[in-house]
Amino acid sequence: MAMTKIAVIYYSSTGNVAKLAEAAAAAAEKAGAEVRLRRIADPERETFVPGTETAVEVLRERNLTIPEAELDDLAWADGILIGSPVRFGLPAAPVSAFIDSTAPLSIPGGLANKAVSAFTSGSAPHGGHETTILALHNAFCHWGSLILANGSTDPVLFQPNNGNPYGSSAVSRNRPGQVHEENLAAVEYQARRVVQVASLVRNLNAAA
Ligand SMILES: Cc1cc2nc3c(=O)[nH]c(=O)nc-3n(C[C@H](O)[C@H](O)[C@H](O)COP(=O)(O)O)c2cc1C
Repeated sequence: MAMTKIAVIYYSSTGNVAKLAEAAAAAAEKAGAEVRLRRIADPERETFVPGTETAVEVLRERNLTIPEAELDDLAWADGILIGSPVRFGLPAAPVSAFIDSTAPLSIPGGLANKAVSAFTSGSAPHGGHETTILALHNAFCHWGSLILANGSTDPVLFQPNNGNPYGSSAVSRNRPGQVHEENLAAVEYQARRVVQVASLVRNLNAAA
């Protein structure tokens, strides 16, 4: 039987969302999926919190090994996880630009019935994690996708550093690439759930 295909698409400036994305991709692969880990390209004018300039540079170098996200990655996938940092309570502009670019695919219904889920990292616990994920969910509604929120569906989500029912999120305090292991466990669980639902949906879509 063909493998379930999962795209993990993310933008990260100082490595926190990148770390969550890598954990999600590894967990989906371990769950038996074929996985594409893809980064949304940096804009020409990078934005950063003062003091994180070195981290931005380091990640830019490391990014060169990760392919850039293309529309074909979304079309290819049965399930999609999208990760963005919190930026003023919203997804980062490159993520929004990537979402805008899906119009030729999503408006004719090319993303319908895919299992889609979102995760984030923000500097502060109440800095807009939920609003960022919900803003991403708005687009998923327009895509006609099947939105998978974490809810309180697994004990891992009750760990002290977890608990965001909309999707996994990490508090970075603007420290580059330091995600709590509980947050990694949450996003791994989230990815496994996307694989599970995407597998079911894939079979239903194939039978339709
Ligand atoms: C322009 C800008 C705006 C930001 N706005 C917020 C915010 O509203 N709330 C928050 O908690 N963190 C905010 N942050 C901090 C980032 O979300 C945080 O450092 C995150 O962990 C970065 O993820 P990354 O390492 O994957 O780039 C902002 C950062 C930048 C550069």
